[in-house]
Amino acid sequence: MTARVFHLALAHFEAARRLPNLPEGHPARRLHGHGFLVRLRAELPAGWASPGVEEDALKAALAHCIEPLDHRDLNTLLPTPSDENLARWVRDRLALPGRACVGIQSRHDQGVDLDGVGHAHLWRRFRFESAHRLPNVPPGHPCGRMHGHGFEVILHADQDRDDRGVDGDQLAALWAPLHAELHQTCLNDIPGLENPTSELLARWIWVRLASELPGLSWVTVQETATAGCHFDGLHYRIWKEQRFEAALCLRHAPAGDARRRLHGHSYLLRLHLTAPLDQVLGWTLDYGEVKRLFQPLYVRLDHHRLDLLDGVESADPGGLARWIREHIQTDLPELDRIDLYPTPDHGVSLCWGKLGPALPV
Ligand SMILES: Nc1nc2c(c(=O)[nH]1)N=C([C@H](O)[C@H](O)COP(=O)(O)OP(=O)(O)OP(=O)(O)O)CN2
Repeated sequence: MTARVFHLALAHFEAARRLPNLPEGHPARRLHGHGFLVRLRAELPAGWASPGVEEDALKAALAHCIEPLDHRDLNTLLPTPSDENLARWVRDRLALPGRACVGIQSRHDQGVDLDGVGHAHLWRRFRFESAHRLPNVPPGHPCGRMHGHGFEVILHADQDRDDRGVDGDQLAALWAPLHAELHQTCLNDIPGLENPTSELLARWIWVRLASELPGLSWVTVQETATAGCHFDGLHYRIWKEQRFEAALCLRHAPAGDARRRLHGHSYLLRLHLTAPLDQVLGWTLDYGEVKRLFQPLYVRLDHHRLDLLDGVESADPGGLARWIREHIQTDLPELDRIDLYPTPDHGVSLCWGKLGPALPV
């Protein structure tokens, strides 16, 4: 399948707002403020920016776009400056030539993502602390031992698939009984969670909420700092993150650009895979196995000079993601997206399957 490259850029702004659409007495009807985060994923046509440094052009376009929002009263710009309306405002003002997804995160635990076809997915993040063990893993597998996690769950609701609309408080109210069942327990003791993998936990949550929340678009379960699973009622997508430290020269950077010189980054790499559920193990692919299969490539990336890698055309994020895909696709055929961030606020997604939901910061 042909891969699509999405360039990623993040920006922040600080602003005040009132949300008059909320019910009488709701605190957010009063003037209040947030440090907003804007996340942009854009598929850019060739020639839109200098090759290899597209993220710079994207970051500059985003910074220019949100400048009227920073340290302002947002109600002077929009009658109801909700996260969704702000995301639509940013997307319309940016007017990028390719497909663009815009996310607005107003709080650590809440935001809205506009997908590539303009649907607004409200998301809210929750956390619970529990013990579990995976009873069907091979002998000696660490997850067969009793252990525990601070699990994070993100509920995503497609506003365009629910006529009644939904807000973050409704998501919190729907989540509350599940939190009471899951928090500070051993998950294996809960009926239906005898094998509590991220995948089966995401499905269990989906089944409990789907009838009450017709717009539910994804349930995300983040099990550890580096791994988790999305479920949309039919498909499972997992991700596994790795970090590596590397040096490079960007030989194709414009003349005078400092990145033509030798420099370096602490990279974040996120591998996304889509696969059916293994009916015995209750997972798609073991996160640990993804890491193990990636290890031979990891040792070629970590503490190396990336522009000297055999066969790499350009050490920009897109060139590196393509090189990684080429070298791992035989061992990991379920892989369908690679995110590579040289810095926390810019990077690429190379995607040859479904894009899936964005992960909040
Ligand atoms: N597809 C799944 N794979 C694994 C699951 C799961 O639910 N679904 N669960 C586990 C374990 O419970 C484990 O605690 C988490 O796995 P892993 O990412 O391997 O954890 P590490 O702490 O070793 O990760 P680092 O790479 O060191 O960050 C296993 N697999």
